[in-house]
Amino acid sequence: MARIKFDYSNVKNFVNDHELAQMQTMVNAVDRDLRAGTGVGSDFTGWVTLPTDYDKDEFARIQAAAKKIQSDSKVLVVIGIGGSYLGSRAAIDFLHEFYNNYLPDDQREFPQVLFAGNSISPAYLNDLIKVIGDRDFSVNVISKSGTTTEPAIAFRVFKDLLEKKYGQEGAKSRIYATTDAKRGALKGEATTEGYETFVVPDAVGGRFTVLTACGLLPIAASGADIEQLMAGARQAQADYADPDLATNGAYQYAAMRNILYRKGYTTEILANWEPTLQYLAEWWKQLQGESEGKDHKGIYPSSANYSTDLHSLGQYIQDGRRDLMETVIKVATPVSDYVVPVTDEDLDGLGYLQGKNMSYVNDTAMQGVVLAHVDGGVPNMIVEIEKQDEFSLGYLFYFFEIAVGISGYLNGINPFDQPGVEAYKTNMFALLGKPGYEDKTKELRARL
Ligand SMILES: O=P(O)(O)OC[C@H]1O[C@](O)(CO)[C@@H](O)[C@@H]1O
Repeated sequence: MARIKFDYSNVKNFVNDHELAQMQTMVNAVDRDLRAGTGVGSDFTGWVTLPTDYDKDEFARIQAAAKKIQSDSKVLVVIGIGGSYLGSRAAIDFLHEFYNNYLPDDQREFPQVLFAGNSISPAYLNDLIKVIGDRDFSVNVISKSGTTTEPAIAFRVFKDLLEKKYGQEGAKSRIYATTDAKRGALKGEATTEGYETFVVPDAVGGRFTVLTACGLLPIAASGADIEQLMAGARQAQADYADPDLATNGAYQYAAMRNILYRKGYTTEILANWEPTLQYLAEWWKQLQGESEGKDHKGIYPSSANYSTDLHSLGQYIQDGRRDLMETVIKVATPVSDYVVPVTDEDLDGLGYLQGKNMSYVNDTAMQGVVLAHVDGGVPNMIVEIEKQDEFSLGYLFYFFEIAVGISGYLNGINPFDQPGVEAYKTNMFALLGKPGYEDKTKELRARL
């Protein structure tokens, strides 16, 4: 039985009963394409069977490396951008307490995991170096292509800092490189320098790499159980193998999004009710946006953190343009709870809540918001997971991955490439004077 409850009862005002069933033929066709490798972009569908077909020897090396980092470092700096950091960042936030990174070293069992190379901001880099201070640290540099500018700059900086602190040999034993098996500057550098190296499989595109070494090493170093993460994903792989829309929740989600998209609901909000899920939405936004935004079509993925954003975006969602659909991630069992304090006098008018669990208030608010948004014209779907543990997260990652594969194919695009991201890179390289871009440099400078 599926470990996620997918509840689409709140789309019934927007989608007729027969519409989902009528998607079955199309869903069967795209499911076949995805699994048989006969669809577009099939060279990048290795993630479909990754939870069962991963490299077990490398997995053991990841666990050993995580243990070493835990034993010799107070901080792990994870250098990467996009799919090379969002999955591990999402997982580490999801699996640890919200203020995990604020705990002082003497109260921590595992290293702080901090991220670099996900922007070009010098201020951010300076702040990060300052917060590491004179503490022991290691670096995991992650880039599938091995040529991305942001992580390459950050790696130069941290490699230099490591070498100054530990000497060249000492630095080498603190650098872990996760990259392509054969190609790219990072692969070349790792081989020359003799870093411990982990592989991003060819058949897994950046945004699908959370269950490869890209995600697994930082997640394991943070103290989380990556065996359970993979076990959850494996369970989902088995549970979502049958394309029957009567039972396959991930496929129901993909098909519903497609039905709603065709009716003009062109933006999807992924909403959560726990601050530790904020980065899960960031991971999801890349997964959806980079997979589906092609050929001038696709659902625009956005996110909201409730109840916080009800006091900022709430007005728009309730009352703005009616092109929104909303998917709520609900956690059935809260990580912890708190009872609203009981007071003799009811000065703040909160007497009706006193003695009640905050999880009850949060949950009830969620139900109220779902109904309000549905009444306001926003179709709503709920993805309910059991709890915030590794198994549930692995399951959830797979749920969204398989859904976006199906959803992208249903919309007639290649969900596994990202040609659009090259445009900004070309302009940036040209303006920065990278060799090979001379004509473009002239053309762009004339426009500035
Ligand atoms: O791991 P890499 O190759 O550095 O790429 C990072 C990210 O950049 C992109 O290639 C977009 O430029 C994403 O697809 C990817 O997740």
